[in-house]
Parts: sequence; structure tokens; C-alpha cells
Amino acid sequence: MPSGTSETRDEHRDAAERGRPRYAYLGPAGTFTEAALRQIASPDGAVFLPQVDVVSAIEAVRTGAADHAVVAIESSVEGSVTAVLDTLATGDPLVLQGEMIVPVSFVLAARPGTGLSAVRRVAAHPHAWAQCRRWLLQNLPDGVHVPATSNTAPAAAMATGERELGFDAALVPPPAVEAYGLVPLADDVADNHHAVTRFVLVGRPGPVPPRTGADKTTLVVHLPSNQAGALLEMLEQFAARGVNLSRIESRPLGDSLGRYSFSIDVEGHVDDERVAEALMGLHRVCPHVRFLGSYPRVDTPHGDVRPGTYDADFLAARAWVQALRDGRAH
Ligand SMILES: O=C(O)C(=O)C[C@]1(C(=O)O)C=C[C@@H](O)C=C1
Repeated sequence: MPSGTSETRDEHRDAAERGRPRYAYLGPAGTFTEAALRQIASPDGAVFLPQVDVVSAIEAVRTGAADHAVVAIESSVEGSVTAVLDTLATGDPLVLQGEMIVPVSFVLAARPGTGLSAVRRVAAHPHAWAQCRRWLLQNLPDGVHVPATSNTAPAAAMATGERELGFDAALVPPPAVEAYGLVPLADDVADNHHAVTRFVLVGRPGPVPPRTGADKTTLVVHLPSNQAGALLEMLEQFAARGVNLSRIESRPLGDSLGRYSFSIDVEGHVDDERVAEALMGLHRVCPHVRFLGSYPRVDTPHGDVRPGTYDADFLAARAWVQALRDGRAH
């Protein structure tokens, strides 16, 4: 086959990509998600696969179209990305393999020739809009939100020659202004200037990476229905073993009112005895526990390990019970 045909180019591309990890993420190029991805991979050594939404990014790992996904899971202003929590909680099992934090502030940008006074319709990802609500009220009181699928989708649309976009300006990540040939109308747009978004690296289940000493474990837990004290009993599994929770939130199960799934981050690794013991407790008292992985955390742990809950304490206690069983201790 003559070189230069699209089929040959595809073969070359496949060959070049073979062996390089493939990452699905929310695109197009220049999103905060891509900034998170660039903390762990570079386009020189990996294949970046931009997706239209976070669910498609996660599903690409399930179908095998990607090896990993990077998705936003939690904003310091807007809270959790519920589509991500729900997609991870059900369907074929996946695990979290890492986390990244990205500072988030926006530029209000438009096509060259647009002035701030001409702006009424502002395209923005719903999380971006929520993160800039006060700024918009003060600076564009008549502004109307045009929802966007990501923070760079409107920038990419403005970069095309399309005449009628359906919006006048967009909230975009700072690097997207130049990358998409836009002009800034207002810089550093944010209600909270310390806002950050936390992203997670998602992959298919495999051996859990060794503990680093500063790890996090993510779980999905269901409670027995209509049982007084079920929530307390679930929480006691952690408290009794000195396991600190860094996040807990409930998500409706969807099939009827009053049924919830709990999404939980705990400090520690499944190789830590106290975390393993808490997991065993959950397995005994909860009808459903999904392990979403143990992985290095990016911030420092909040809680100190409580005396009596170190690995050595659990191992000594277990050895003592064994000795009782063997008749070697009383
Ligand atoms: O559109 C992007 O740039 C994203 O990475 C998505 C996302 C999110 O889903 O929360 C990430 C960071 C900001 O908080 C706003 C939007």
C-alpha cells in the first residue's frame, strides 16, 4: 500500500501509540482536567484521548478504549461531581489510582472585537458558573448562563469561523485564551481566590499499589434498609479502629426515595491493619461494600494515628487471641 494513505497513517499511529498509556479526559484541549493529567503524564509519552463528558471518559476505561481516565471528583466551592461518584459506584468495577489538585480561576474571554459591554450570554461549565456566581452578579448583572460541556468547549467553538455561537463570551481556563485566539475581557474571575478542584486517576482493578504512608482509600457503602442505628453502626466500624474519614457523602440510589449509597474517603491504605479491620467490619454489617482503591494522597493526612491502632497493636492483639486458641496464653 502506498505510504501516506490514511490507512497507513493509522497503522503508523497505532504503532507509535502501542505501549504508551492511553488517558481519557474531559476535552477539548486546555481544560483543567488536562492540567491535572499533565501532572502525571506528558503527550510525548502517553496518548491523550479528549472526551465530551466525564461519564464517557470513565466508560472508555471500562470498554478498553483507554487505560486510564482523569476526571474531576470534587470542587472546593461546588462540592462533588455527582456524575463521577455515581458512575464509579455502579457498573463494572474500576479503581482510583491517584489524585491531583488544580487551582481554579477563570478568564472571561471572547472573540477579538467583542467588548465587555456587548456581553450578555456567557457560556460556562455549570461548575465554572457556580464558582463565579458572585463576580458575575456584580460585573454582569444581566448575564445569562449558557451551559457548556467543558470549560474549553466554548473556546473551541469561538476558534472556528462559525458566525452564530449562541453566546457572546465564555469563562475559560487562563491558558485557553491564547491557545484559542481569544481576547480577555476580565482576568482572575473567581468568587474564591483559593478555589481548587480535585481530580482522580481511574483505572481497571489490579494489585493495589504499595502503601506510601500517606494514602487514601475510597469506598462505596450501602446500609441495611429501615434499620435504626444502621448509619451509626457503619461509622463505628471506622471509629473503633481509629480510621479517620476525609470525605463522606450520600447519593440517592435512584430506585425509590430514602435509599442512599455512601461515598467515603478514609485516611490510610488497605494494607494498614486498622483500615483492613474496618473493611472487615463493614463487610459484616453492610449489605454492599465496593472497594474503589487505595492510592497516594496529594495533601497531608489530617489526623494522627490514635494510640492502640498502629499495625503493631493489631498484630499483637491477633497473636494474643491465637495464643488463647492454642492454649499458650490465659
Ligand atoms: O471543564 C473543565 O475545564 C474541567 O476540567 C471540568 C471542571 C469540573 O468538572 O469541575 C473542572 C474544574 C472546574 O471546577 C470546573 C469544571
